[in-house]
Amino acid sequence: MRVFQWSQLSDQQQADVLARPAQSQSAELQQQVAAIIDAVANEGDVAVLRYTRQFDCETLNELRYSEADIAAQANKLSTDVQQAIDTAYATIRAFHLQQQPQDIRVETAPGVVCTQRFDALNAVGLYIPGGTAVLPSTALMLGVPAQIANNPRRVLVSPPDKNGELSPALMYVAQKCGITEVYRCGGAQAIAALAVGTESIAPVAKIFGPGNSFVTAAKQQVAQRSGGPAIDMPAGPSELLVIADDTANPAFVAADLLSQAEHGADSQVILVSPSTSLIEATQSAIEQQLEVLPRSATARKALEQSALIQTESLEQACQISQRYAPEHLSVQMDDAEQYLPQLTLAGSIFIGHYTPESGGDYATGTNHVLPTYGFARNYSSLGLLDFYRRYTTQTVSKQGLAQLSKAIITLAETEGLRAHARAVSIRLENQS
Ligand SMILES: NC(=O)c1ccc[n+]([C@@H]2O[C@H](COP(=O)([O-])OP(=O)(O)OC[C@H]3O[C@@H](n4cnc5c(N)ncnc54)[C@H](O)[C@@H]3O)[C@@H](O)[C@H]2O)c1
Ligand SMILES: N[C@H](CO)Cc1c[nH]c[nH+]1
Ligand SMILES: [Zn+2]
Repeated sequence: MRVFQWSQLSDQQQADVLARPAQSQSAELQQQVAAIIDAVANEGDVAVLRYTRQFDCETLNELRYSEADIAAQANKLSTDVQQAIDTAYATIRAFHLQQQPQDIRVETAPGVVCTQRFDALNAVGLYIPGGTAVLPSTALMLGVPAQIANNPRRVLVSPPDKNGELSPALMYVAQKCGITEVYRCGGAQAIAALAVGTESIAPVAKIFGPGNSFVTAAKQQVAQRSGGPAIDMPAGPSELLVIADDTANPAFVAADLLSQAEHGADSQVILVSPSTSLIEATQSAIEQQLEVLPRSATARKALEQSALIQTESLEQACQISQRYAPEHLSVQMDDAEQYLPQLTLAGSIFIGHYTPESGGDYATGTNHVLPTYGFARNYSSLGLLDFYRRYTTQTVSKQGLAQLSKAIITLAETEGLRAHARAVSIRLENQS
């Protein structure tokens, strides 16, 4: 992992150090995804099955995973893993339950009552990645808030294994979250099916979940179609930025950096610190820990595009973090809390020496579906509210309208919109 002295870098070099690994956004990939979406729109299930056979399971002939299949798989799960899922389910549920939206009612002027209301989306599509690793934890992150919001249709899609099965852990999570509509498909074809609908999969209002470049491109494309679904956020390859000082334990910092590096070759991890000794000790701890890491080859690739950055101060470290806007930010210092006002641009922040990032991946209770690629600057982390749509009402009495009429009519005339003004004046004329 390369070490950089931040203050000695030119503006361009600083930008290069903080650049994300290039994502496959190529015209070729976009066209490939567009062709898959068109095929699903034109041929329905036949196209979804054809692509699923090509990429995931050669022999699959039925997309739907029946409730009996779900139960049979869930029953195979060992008690240990069941208990781990139960623990994570409880913490995630506790945290998301407190995020319940509150309707509001405000009398904005005498006789004018406005309300803001929340309505659970009628159908949500939950994409659970399954290409390189099966991620039942992601199913908890999507399934728990959908269950609390009580979205009437909760549809889970995930690529099947070579035998056409979905994992016992994933199906146990589906059962716990009350998800009964499950389909065995992944990639762009699954996103297309959720968006445009097929014979067996009715379309949904919003698609959630992370995925590879095909999934991400498909989500972006279907959201742009007329009448297409909403999507949650750009959640791509994992990232972690650690800010640490001399009080940090280099073995802890190294373990955290490796935990996100092992996700994929396109992951990126960054340590920012004013401490030379911490950076050196972390570098050797990374090497030591890599020796026993089963996914060391993947992690090593991610480390090639990662960085150890030496700063002049902790304030400078905070500025770098704000500029990078990481998906995950870990602050490993005795007085971490003191720096939080300066650290706002991150998907989720892990505070103190005993808060590993992987805690949030599984079981602290926060949601691990987070904006990557710098989108933490303007996107929020996933939460319960994302499973609702918000709308407003207003009720105006005759007296209320009379009071507001001058303002409405004047503004309408200022905009040259006479019919708008007339809709008010006609009511007041009829009154007399
Ligand atoms: N940011 C987050 O919150 C978060 C959480 C979990 C996972 N992730 C990320 O999600 C991603 C998961 O990716 P994955 O690949 O393991 O699983 P995936 O389910 O996203 O993709 C697998 C699918 O990709 C399609 N595909 C593969 N090769 C193809 C090709 N050549 N042409 C067309 N389609 C093809 C197939 O349909 C296959 O089913 C990773 O990058 C991981 O880091 C992010
Ligand atoms: N760190 C990932 C989000 O970037 C989520 C995850 C799932 N399993 C383990 N980790
Ligand atoms: Zn992770």
